[in-house]
Amino acid sequence: MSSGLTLPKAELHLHIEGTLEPELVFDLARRNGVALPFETVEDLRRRYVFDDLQSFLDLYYLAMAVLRTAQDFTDLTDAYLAKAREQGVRHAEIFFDPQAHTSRGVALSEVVAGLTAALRTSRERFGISTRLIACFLRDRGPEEALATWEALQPHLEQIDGVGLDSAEVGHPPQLFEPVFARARDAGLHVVAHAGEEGPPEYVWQAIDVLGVERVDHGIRSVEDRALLHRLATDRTPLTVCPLSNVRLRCVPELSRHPLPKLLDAGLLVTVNSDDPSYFGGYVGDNFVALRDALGLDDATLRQLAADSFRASFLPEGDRDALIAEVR
Ligand SMILES: Nc1ncnc2[nH]cnc12
Ligand SMILES: [Zn+2]
Repeated sequence: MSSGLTLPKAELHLHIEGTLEPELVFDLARRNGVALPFETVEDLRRRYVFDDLQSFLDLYYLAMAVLRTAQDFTDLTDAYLAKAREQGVRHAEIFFDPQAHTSRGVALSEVVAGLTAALRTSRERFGISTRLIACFLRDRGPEEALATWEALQPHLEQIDGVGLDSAEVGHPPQLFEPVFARARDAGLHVVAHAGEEGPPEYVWQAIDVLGVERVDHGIRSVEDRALLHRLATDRTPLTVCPLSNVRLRCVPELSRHPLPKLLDAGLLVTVNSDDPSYFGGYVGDNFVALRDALGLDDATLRQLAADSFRASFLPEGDRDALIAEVR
């Protein structure tokens, strides 16, 4: 049997901008003539200590200033895919943040062209099938989300779904009902971050108002029995990111992570890396860390891996073929 590190798996919660390793930050800064407020790679890495989601987002948005051309986005994505292959990833549903780039003057066409150039040949080169999900930055408000939806129209052939991310508390999902309705009507998949730092009420809104097919994070659902029952009954997957939750202090330590409670409540749980460059591990590393901290047995690790395919947007036949490889 494979170890947790290399078990075949899907990664369903991965921000491509969060795979930007410090070495690549410096390479791209040099290539693009971007001045950085950090002296060295080590200096940058030393800043990877966070108090909460916002303290992480401040650094995340700052570092991505080096991403300027389509080639930068291609190089970033290729580096992730190479790493993901080593971690057993066979399918990846990848988030990107259009507004984080257009707000800096980088054209959306440049971003999408760069990402899709890497994704187009991912299967041949890395054995990884992919989907691309454009996320709205909730702290920039529902009006800007609608404008971003309009800007995405020429690129919808390349985009499989929309999501909702960035600073959660104070920016409830229900504000984004109009833009999610448009995305659903256009036949796109819909997901949203909810219940990472925000209350269970935000998870209710994500499922009832936005109609999401998966909840990203969703860990605070453990605080609400009726919500757990609903998520279990509907088999609505949660894309849980254990190392992220510890680094952003949503959970005090891995041994106290709510994942076992979510499994006991019958939820479809998946394990993911979120922003692996910043949180100390890629997706396979998250499996290994969970095994070590929570004593998860091999059968549970295999269930988590198989459920990552069940929760994916792959067609049923492809899903079943990949699930058969989890052993
Ligand atoms: N963990 C996270 N929560 C919300 N927005 C994000 N953007 C990148 N990572 C995120
Ligand atoms: Zn995330």
